[in-house]
Amino acid sequence: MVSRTIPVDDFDLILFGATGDLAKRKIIPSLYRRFLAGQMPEGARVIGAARSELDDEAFRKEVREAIAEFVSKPKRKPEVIDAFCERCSYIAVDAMGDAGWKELHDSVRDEVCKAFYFSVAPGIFGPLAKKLREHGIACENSRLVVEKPFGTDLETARKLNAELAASFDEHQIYRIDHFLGKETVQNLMAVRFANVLFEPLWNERYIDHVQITVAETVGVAGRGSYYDKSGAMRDMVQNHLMQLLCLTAMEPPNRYDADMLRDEKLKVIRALDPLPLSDVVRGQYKEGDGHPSYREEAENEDSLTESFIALKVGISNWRWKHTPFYLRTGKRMSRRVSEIVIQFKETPHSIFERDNGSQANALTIRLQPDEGIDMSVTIKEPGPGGMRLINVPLDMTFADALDGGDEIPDAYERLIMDVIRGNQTLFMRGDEVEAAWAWTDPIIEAWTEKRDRPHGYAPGTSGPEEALMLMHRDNRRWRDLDI
Ligand SMILES: NC(=O)C1=CN([C@@H]2O[C@H](COP(=O)(O)OP(=O)(O)OC[C@H]3O[C@@H](n4cnc5c(N)ncnc54)[C@H](OP(=O)(O)O)[C@@H]3O)[C@@H](O)[C@H]2O)C=CC1
Ligand SMILES: O=C1O[C@H](COP(=O)(O)O)[C@@H](O)[C@H](O)[C@H]1O
Repeated sequence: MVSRTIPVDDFDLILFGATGDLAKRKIIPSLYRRFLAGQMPEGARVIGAARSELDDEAFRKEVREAIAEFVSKPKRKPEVIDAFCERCSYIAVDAMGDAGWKELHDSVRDEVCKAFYFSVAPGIFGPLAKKLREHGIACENSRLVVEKPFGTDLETARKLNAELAASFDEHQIYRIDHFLGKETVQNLMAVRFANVLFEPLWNERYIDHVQITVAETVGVAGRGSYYDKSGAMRDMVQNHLMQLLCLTAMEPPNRYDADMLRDEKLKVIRALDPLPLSDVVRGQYKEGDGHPSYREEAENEDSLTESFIALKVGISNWRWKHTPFYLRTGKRMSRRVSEIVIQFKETPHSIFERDNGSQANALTIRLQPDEGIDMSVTIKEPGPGGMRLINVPLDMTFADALDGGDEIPDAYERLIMDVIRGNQTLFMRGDEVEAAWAWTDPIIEAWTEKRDRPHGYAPGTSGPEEALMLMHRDNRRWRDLDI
C-alpha cells in the first residue's frame, strides 16, 4: 500500500512556546516529518515565539536538537534538516507584555493561512488571543491551535471559551485532543461507518459492554506539580477517554463533516448518566518495582490525587440503555496499552455441548502499541477431536498493511496539517468541552468534599483490586493488560 501525501497551501505557523517541552518533543519533530514527506510547500514557514532572546540561528540549533532527539534515525536526513531549518525563524515575544509584537506583526503574511499554535501555559491562552487581536495580527485567515488542558472545570472552560471568542470565531479555534489524531481512532470511524458488517450489531441488543483502557507505565515524575492539581479524571477522562467513548457510542453523522460529527459526540455526552461515587474507583500508586511512590514523585506527602481511575458509565439513549461502558486509565501500570474492546453478547442459544470452549465475540481496537483492530471469532478446533471450539483472532495490524511496515504518522502530524487545511473534524468544539466538564464536575466535587483517599496499588499492576470488583460485581472482567 502506498501512502498519499497531498501538499497543503502556503502557511505561516507561529509557534508560541517554541522553546518549551511540547514544542521540542512533539510539534517541531512533527513539522519536520511532514516536511520530509513533502507536505510543506515552498511557501510554508515556521516562526518560533517565546520570551527567550534567541536569534534565528540559536532557534535553528534548538530545532536541530529536537529532531536529533525525537525523530527516528532513518528519517534524520542532513540535507532535509538543513532545508527545514531554512524555513524556521524566531521572534522574541512576551505574551503578557509589549515586547516583540510589532516585529511579529510585520513578519507574518495576511495572504496565507496564519496558524497560531498556543503551546504555552494555559493561563496565557486568553491573554495571547487578546494580544493577537489588539496588535492587528489576527485576520480571517488566522487559526488558533489551543493545547490542553482546556480549563479545569466547567467555569474555567466557559471563561476561556469566552476569552477566545472575544477575538476569534469558533471556526478559527482548534482545541487539540491528540488522541483524535491517532490513526486507530480515525479507523474506528472507518470501521463503523464504511462497513455494513458492524453497524447493525452496534447496540445494546448485541453488545454486552464496552471497555476503554488507557494504561501507562510512566509515573508523574517531572510533571508532578501540574498532575497533582489535575489527577487522572481531569488529565485523561474528561478529554481523551471521553472522546473515545463518544466516537464509539455516537450515531452515524450524515457526512464526515466537522460540525455534524461534533453534534453527534455532543449528544452522547449529554446522554451520559450522572456518575454515582459507587461506580468510581480511584487509585494512587505506591512505592515499588524500583520506583518512588506517587506522593514522592508529586512531592506532596498528603496528596489525595488519583493516578488511576476506573468508572462504570451508563448512556441513557435507545442504542445503549443497557450496555455499560467501563473506563480505566492510570500511570505506572504493568504495560502501556490503549484500547477499546467491544464485548459482544453470547449467542442466544448454543447448539454445542456446554463448556465447549466457545467465547463471545470481541472487537478490539488497539490505539497503542501495534495499532490495529482484531476480532475474536469462535471456530472448530482443527483435528479429529470432536466438536471442540476455539477462539482465534482475525488480526489487522496496520503496520503490516502499510508498505514495508512504514512508520504510522504521529497524531500531531495529522492534526497540524488539518489546521492548515482548515479541517476541524478532529478538534473539540467549545460546547463539547463544556458538556464534558459539566459531567465530570459533580463527581470530582463529591470526592473532594468527602476527602476520599484513593486506593493504593502496586506499580507494575493493573491498578487497585477495587477496580477489578467494579466489573466482578456485574459478572464481567477487565481484559488482561499483559496479553
Ligand atoms: N509537555 C507535554 O508533554 C504536554 C504539554 N501540553 C500543554 O502544552 C503547553 C506547553 O507545555 P510545555 O511545553 O510542557 O511547557 P514548557 O513550560 O516546557 O514551555 C512553555 C513555553 O512557553 C514560553 N512562555 C512562557 N511564558 C511566556 C510568555 N509570557 N510569552 C511567550 N512565551 C512564553 C516558554 O518560553 P520562555 O520562557 O522563553 O518565554 C516556553 O517556550 C501547556 O499548555 C501544556 O499543558 C499538553 C500535553 C502534553
Ligand atoms: O495528554 C496526556 O496524554 C499522555 C498520554 O498520551 P500518549 O499519546 O503518550 O498515550 C499522558 O501521559 C499525559 O498525562 C496526558 O496529559
